[in-house]
Amino acid sequence: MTLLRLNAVSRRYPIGAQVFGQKNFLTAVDAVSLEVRKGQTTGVVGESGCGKSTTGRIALGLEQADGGQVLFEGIPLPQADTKDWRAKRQRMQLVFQDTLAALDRRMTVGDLIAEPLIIHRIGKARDHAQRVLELLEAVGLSRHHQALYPHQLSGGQRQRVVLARALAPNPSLLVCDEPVSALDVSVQAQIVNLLMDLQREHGLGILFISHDLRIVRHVSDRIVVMYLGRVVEEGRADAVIDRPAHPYTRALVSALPRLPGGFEHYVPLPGEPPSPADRPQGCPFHPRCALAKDICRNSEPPLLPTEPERQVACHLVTD
Ligand SMILES: Nc1ncnc2c1ncn2[C@@H]1O[C@H](COP(=O)(O)OP(=O)(O)OP(=O)(O)O)[C@@H](O)[C@H]1O
Repeated sequence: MTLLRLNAVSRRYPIGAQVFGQKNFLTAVDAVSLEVRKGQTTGVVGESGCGKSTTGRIALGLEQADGGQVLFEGIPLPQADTKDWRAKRQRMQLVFQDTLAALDRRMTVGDLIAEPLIIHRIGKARDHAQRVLELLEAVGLSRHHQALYPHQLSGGQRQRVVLARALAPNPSLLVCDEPVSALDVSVQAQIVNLLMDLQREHGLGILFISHDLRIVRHVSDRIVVMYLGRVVEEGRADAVIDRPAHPYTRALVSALPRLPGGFEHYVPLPGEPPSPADRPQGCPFHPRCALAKDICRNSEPPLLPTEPERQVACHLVTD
C-alpha cells in the first residue's frame, strides 16, 4: 500500500536582486515524483544541494510546492498550518541530524518525550509517565535517562531521544533527513539498525534522505537518485545497486566499498555539481559525464521506464 506519493512536485526560490523588474529563481526541486510504501523505506540519495531536504520538507507540508501534489494515505495533504494538516502531521514525523537543535536543552529527557503527547493530546495525562517509559525502552534507553538533559547524552543517545519523540504520536511515516550523518560510524550502524527494528515493529514507512549511498543501500527497498533537483534514476534498491544505469548512479555505486559480486570499474565523478542557480543546458549531468554526446549537451533527457519499476533519465540508456 502506498503511504506517501509525491506527484511531480517542484519548488523554486527567488535569488538575487530583480533585474529589469524580473525576479531570478533557482529550481531546488524539479518535478520530483516518488512513493513510500507502508512498512518500507524509500531512500533519496544525491550530493549536497540536489534538493533532498527540500523534497522531504515538501512531503511533510513544511515547504509549499509550487507545482505538483503530495498524497498522504491516498489523500492530498491539507494546506499547512490548518487543523486538518496538524492531524496528518501527527502521523508523519521528521527526524533530522542536528539533535542539539531538535531538543530543547533546558528540558529533561522525560519531559522531552512527554512533550509531543501533551501537544497532540495523546492519551490521558496520568498515563503519560508509563508511555514515556515504553518509548524509552523502544529506543534502547532506560528509565535512568529520564532525568538527564540533552548535553549529558552522547550523540547516539540524543538521536534515540529524537526517535522516541517522533514515535510518540504513533506515526505511520518517518521522514529521516540525514539522521545519522552527525554520528560516528559505529554509532551510525546502531541507530540505523534501531530504525529498521522500529520499522518492522510498527510497520512504518520511511523516507530516508542521505548523501551517503552506503547507508541508503543498507536501509532502502527503493532508491531515488537525485541530481540538481531532478530524479535521474529510480527503482528497487537491489536493481539500482546491482545494475546502476545512469552514469551518475554508476559513479556513486562504483565508489561503494566493494560489493559481493563486484562492480568492476571505478567510475570517477569529477568536480562538484553545478549550482541550481546556473543550470547547464541539456542534461544537467553532462559537464561531469565522460560519456556525454551532442544530444546530452542540447536536450534534457526525460525520466523514462527501462524495465518494470525502474526509471532512468539518460539519453544513452533510454534512446
Ligand atoms: N530557503 C531557501 N532559499 C533559497 N535557496 C534555497 C532554500 N532552501 C534551499 N535552497 C537551495 O535549494 C537547493 C537544494 O537545497 P536542499 O537543502 O534541498 O538540498 P540537499 O540535497 O538537501 O542538500 P544538503 O544535503 O546540503 O542539505 C540548494 O541549492 C539550496 O541552496
